[in-house]
Order: sequence, then C-alpha cells, then structure tokens
Amino acid sequence: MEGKLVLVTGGAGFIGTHTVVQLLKEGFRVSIIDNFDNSVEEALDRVKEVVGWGLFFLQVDLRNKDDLEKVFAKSKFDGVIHFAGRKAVGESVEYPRRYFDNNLIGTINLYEVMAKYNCKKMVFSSSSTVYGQPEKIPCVEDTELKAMNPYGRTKLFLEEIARDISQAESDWQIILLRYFNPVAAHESGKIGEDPKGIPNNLMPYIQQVAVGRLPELNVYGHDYPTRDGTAIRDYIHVMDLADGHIAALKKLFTPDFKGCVPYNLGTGRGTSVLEMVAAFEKASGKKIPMKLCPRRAGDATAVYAAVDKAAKELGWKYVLLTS
Ligand SMILES: NC(=O)c1ccc[n+]([C@@H]2O[C@H](COP(=O)([O-])OP(=O)(O)OC[C@H]3O[C@@H](n4cnc5c(N)ncnc54)[C@H](O)[C@@H]3O)[C@@H](O)[C@H]2O)c1
Ligand SMILES: O=c1ccn([C@@H]2O[C@H](COP(=O)(O)OP(=O)(O)O[C@H]3O[C@H](CO)[C@@H](O)[C@H](O)[C@H]3O)[C@@H](O)[C@H]2O)c(=O)[nH]1
Repeated sequence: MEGKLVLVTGGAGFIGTHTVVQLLKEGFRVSIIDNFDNSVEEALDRVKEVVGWGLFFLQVDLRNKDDLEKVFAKSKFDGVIHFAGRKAVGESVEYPRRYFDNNLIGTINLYEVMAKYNCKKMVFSSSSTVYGQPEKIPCVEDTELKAMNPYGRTKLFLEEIARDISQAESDWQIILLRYFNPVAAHESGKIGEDPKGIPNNLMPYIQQVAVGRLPELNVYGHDYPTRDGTAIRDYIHVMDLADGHIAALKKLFTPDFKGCVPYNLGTGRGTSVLEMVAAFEKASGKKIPMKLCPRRAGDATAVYAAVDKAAKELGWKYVLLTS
C-alpha cells in the first residue's frame, strides 16, 4: 500500500482525523478536503503534531462541483474515503432539507467527478442507522434495511446509489462501512471529538458536563423496553474504527475485490445510556448530573453489531475496550 494516494473528504472531522493518522502511519499518502461545517482547521494542525509532518489540505465544499474538479485535476487519486456529511439524527428530523442537500448532493457530485477522473475505489461512511430499529439484534449485514429518520434515509439512499453504480459499471469497487457508535480519542490526547456548538452525541455531551461546560446530561428516554429503560448502542473506540478503514482500503486494492460490499464496524456488545454514564464516572472520578427526559425523535431502542463478516473478509476486529 506504500505510496498510494488517498483523498479523504471530511478529513478534519472526528473519525477523519483519527483515520488520517492511521493512514499516514501505514504509508499511504493523503489529501484532505473539508468545508469546516462541523470542524476547525486547528484539528488538522493537531494531526500534524501527532504524525510529525505536514498534510495536504484544501478547503472545499463537496456541493461545489467546480472546486471538487480542481482537486481531482491536480492529483491522481488511487481511492477516496468519504466521511464528509452531516450526522445528527435529531437535527435531521427538524431540518431534513439540510441533510438531503449536504449528504446527497455532495456525494452525487463526488461520484461524478471520480468517474470523470477514473478514480473508482471508494470507502463510504455508512452507519448502523440503515438498520432502523432492527427486528433481530445483533444486526447482520444482509438484514432488511430501513431508515427511521431523514439522516438515516440519506445513508440508505447513498448505499442504494453505490449499489446501483457498481452494478451498472463493473469497474467500481466500493466498500460501505456501517459504523456503530464511535467514541474516545487518540492516545496522544491531541485529537478527539470536538463538535461545533452543543453536542448531539452522547459521549461528547457527557464530556462537556464533566468539564462543567454544560450543567447536566439530558437522558433521552427512560421507558424503553431495555434492562434499565434507556436506549442501547454499540460503542466502538474511534482508533479501532480508523483501523477498519485501513483494512477496507487494503481490501479494495486486492485484485479479487469486486462490486459494492457492506461491513459492520462495531464490537457486538450493547451498552445503555445509564451504563455509559456509570462507566464514564468510574473512569474519570467525576459525577455526571442527569435529567430524565422524553425520548428523542427518530431514536431506535437497541442496536448492536454482528461483527463476523468484517473479521472474516477484512481481517479486522475491535481491540480497544470502550466501557
Ligand atoms: N460519529 C458517528 O457517530 C458516526 C456514526 C456512523 C456514521 N458516521 C458517519 O461518518 C462520517 C464522519 O463522521 P464524524 O463523526 O467524523 O463527523 P464530523 O462532523 O466530525 O466530520 C465530518 C466532516 O465533514 C465535513 N463536511 C460536512 N459537510 C461537508 C461538505 N459538504 N463538504 C466538505 N466537508 C464537509 C465537516 O466539516 C466535518 O469536518 C459522516 O458521514 C457520518 O455520517 C458517523
Ligand atoms: O445528550 C444526549 C445524547 C444522546 N443520548 C442518547 O444516547 C444514545 C446514543 O445517541 P447518540 O450518541 O446521539 O448516537 P445515535 O443517535 O445512535 O447516532 C450516532 O450513531 C449513529 C450510528 O449508530 C450515527 O449514524 C449517527 O451519525 C450518530 O449521531 C441515544 O439513545 C440518545 O437518545 C442522550 O440520552 N442524551
């Protein structure tokens, strides 16, 4: 893989920064584009500090196809890891057009420009959200897919688009990585999850309560049919997730890989909201004040991964524990 040039969209974000560190460690060359919609340029300076050398970065919005073309005209990419997009379930219920505009138009532009420049290997950030509230857990990759909210619908549409493209044009190789819930940070402490504004996700919200930036955690839903009444998710360490991208890229570069294939990246273990809070309190020694609130629109009750397919076909498995 030494020297292959990878374009990383959304590379200044949470999963992007951690993956870029691992890509560089593995000997890939990396170019990053981001519009800083949900990140800051400083995140890239921090990546530079971790890896010890410079990065190639351009501020580009994927919805601007002309700008995107300029990026592809300058460099010949061997593949793309596509993180860029909006990701908050609750926000998507309130502002669905934001999600259709950013996630769908941005990705359609990317496919068009990739095709024009004959770059046809893509690792796409999908999500466990495409399982909706699955009838059976753990979720297996060939389970029926359904979205429960507009964000999830964009991921589902984008998976369908990827499948259609690869079916019609056999020279595309696409891996859909269905992430479960990434948490934690690089061991250096220099990069991590730093969303703009009030966090939507559980872990960064707990962290901001812990440091006194927010007064208390709102626990959304305490009447779910689960062991303690709160919703269950599969929390995975972001460095494990980053390594899942390396495994996926390596798979794309093997001559036998064909078509468009989905893989779950999770741990296979479900943890409730209250269990996450207890684990955080134990690890940090800080008390997290909580308020029990009604359920959040668009949320599933319990979702966790079957992880055998990624282990068998990508040779990837989580190694770091999160709770
Ligand atoms: N974090 C999670 O819980 C999670 C779980 C499953 C899937 N995902 C998906 O993984 C991807 C990365 O997630 P993340 O947690 O790193 O999110 P993030 O918000 O930290 O990173 C996304 C990055 O994309 C950039 N971006 C957004 N729209 C853009 C556009 N139009 N053009 C250029 N850049 C743009 C943002 O500025 C940000 O830096 C997203 O597609 C998300 O939907 C995330
Ligand atoms: O302040 C908060 C935030 C979250 N939750 C609950 O915590 C659980 C996890 O929520 P969150 O961290 O927002 O994750 P998800 O809603 O599962 O969505 C995340 O994980 C999905 C993959 O599973 C991704 O697709 C999404 O982009 C990402 O936001 C849910 O039950 C929430 O209701 C709270 O109780 N209080």
